[in-house]
Amino acid sequence: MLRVGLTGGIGAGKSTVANRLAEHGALLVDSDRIAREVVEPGTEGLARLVGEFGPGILAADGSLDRPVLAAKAFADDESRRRLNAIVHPLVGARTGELMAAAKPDAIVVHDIPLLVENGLATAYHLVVVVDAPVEVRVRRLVSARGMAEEDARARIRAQASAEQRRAVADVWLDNGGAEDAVLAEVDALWADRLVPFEANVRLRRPRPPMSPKIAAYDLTWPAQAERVLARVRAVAGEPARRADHIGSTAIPGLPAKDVLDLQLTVSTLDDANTLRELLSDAGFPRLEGDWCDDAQDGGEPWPKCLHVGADPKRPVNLHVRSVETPAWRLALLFRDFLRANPDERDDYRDVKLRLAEAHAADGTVEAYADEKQEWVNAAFGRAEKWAAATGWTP
Ligand SMILES: CC(C)(COP(=O)(O)OP(=O)(O)OC[C@H]1O[C@@H](n2cnc3c(N)ncnc32)[C@H](O)[C@@H]1O)[C@@H](O)C(=O)NCCC(=O)NCCS
Ligand SMILES: Nc1ncnc2c1ncn2[C@@H]1O[C@H](COP(=O)(O)OP(=O)(O)OP(=O)(O)O)[C@@H](O)[C@H]1O
Repeated sequence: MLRVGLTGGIGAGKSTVANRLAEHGALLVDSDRIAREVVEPGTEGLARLVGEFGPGILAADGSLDRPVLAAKAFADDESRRRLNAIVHPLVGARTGELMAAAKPDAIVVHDIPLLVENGLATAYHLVVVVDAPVEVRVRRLVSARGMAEEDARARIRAQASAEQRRAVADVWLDNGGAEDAVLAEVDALWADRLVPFEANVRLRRPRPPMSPKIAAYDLTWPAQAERVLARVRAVAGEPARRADHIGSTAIPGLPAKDVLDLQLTVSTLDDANTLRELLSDAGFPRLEGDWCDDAQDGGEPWPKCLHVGADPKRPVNLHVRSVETPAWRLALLFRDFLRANPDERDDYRDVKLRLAEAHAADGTVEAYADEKQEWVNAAFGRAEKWAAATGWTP
């Protein structure tokens, strides 16, 4: 099952996007709808709301008078907190039931307005944010929904900012223009990313191998890595000693293959094996026959378990290493050494570019990697000296 979190501010176009994904075959879980169901007449939810806010929130027929409660909830933060404290746990429990009932090959799209506000980004394989400028949203809510302008603005004030949503967005859909434009993006997202991503997770299949093509340094790599690391930390839980961005994409200014290398450090190889299924389910299938399996037979002196991101559009290598071996420390040392020594970084850059060009014709990654390793091995000697001189510790 692939879990997609779909969020955006009020009036940005979540429902428009969600409905299109449902037409393609996604299973929709709609938080606004669940939030209505859990306060229908006769529910524990409605009884608790009346206990908290008084019978004045009921309409003549005994149902919730939504405009009356909305006026309280969006007028002051404290009332909204009291409302959320009652409704959100009920919505969360029902959401869990619906998710658990989904078929193993489902692509579940969770339409959830308060994903960012409630800190839920790491619960999904992918977070999709729909956005439009505030003034556009206000105009749409007033004209298409008949909302009073001040009510629309009060709700926007009660929600996360575009910047806060950007920080968790794996996919950013700009819906400030024509509806057709965003729908075309949604169609491509479905076909090129969500469908293969779901199959990769279910079949424990990594994305296809990368070509050795070197890309210019991308200023967004650190933020992208941070998003994936947050997910890895949340999934790994207690066995995780630390999780870091390593490799070439972690060195500002260094051109690199567009693959994020991440390192999850655990206490023992047994911990790494415990995490095997959890990480695979979370979108990082473990490669079969890697060093981790060899290590079980004592065949590999510096074992690691290599998990590979299943997202076809965001290549990730997740190296799971135990503190029992030196490799985890060396990965961090090499990164920090290159970050602190621009001359070394530039030397490394030249080696990479030369080798990439030399191997562009044969298209193999192996020869490229072997030759690059020679430079890296020599650099480790210099890095250790630098560490001793500066007092560096991981
Ligand atoms: C206050 C209520 C009664 C107003 O009902 P109304 O029919 O006018 O709005 P509706 O529920 O359809 O929500 C419309 C939009 O308002 C925004 N919104 C709703 N509740 C909240 C909230 N607590 N905080 C911030 N924005 C909210 C969302 O963008 C949502 O998509 C209702 O929104 C409610 O019970 N809210 C609390 C539950 C909740 O947080 N729902 C949102 C997702 S779980
Ligand atoms: N690109 C667009 N151009 C014009 N109108 C649009 C566009 N996208 C959505 N709309 C309209 O704007 C309104 C808000 O869109 P939609 O209901 O999809 O937003 P939403 O984010 O789901 O809102 P809510 O947070 O209230 O659930 C709707 O009336 C919708 O038809």
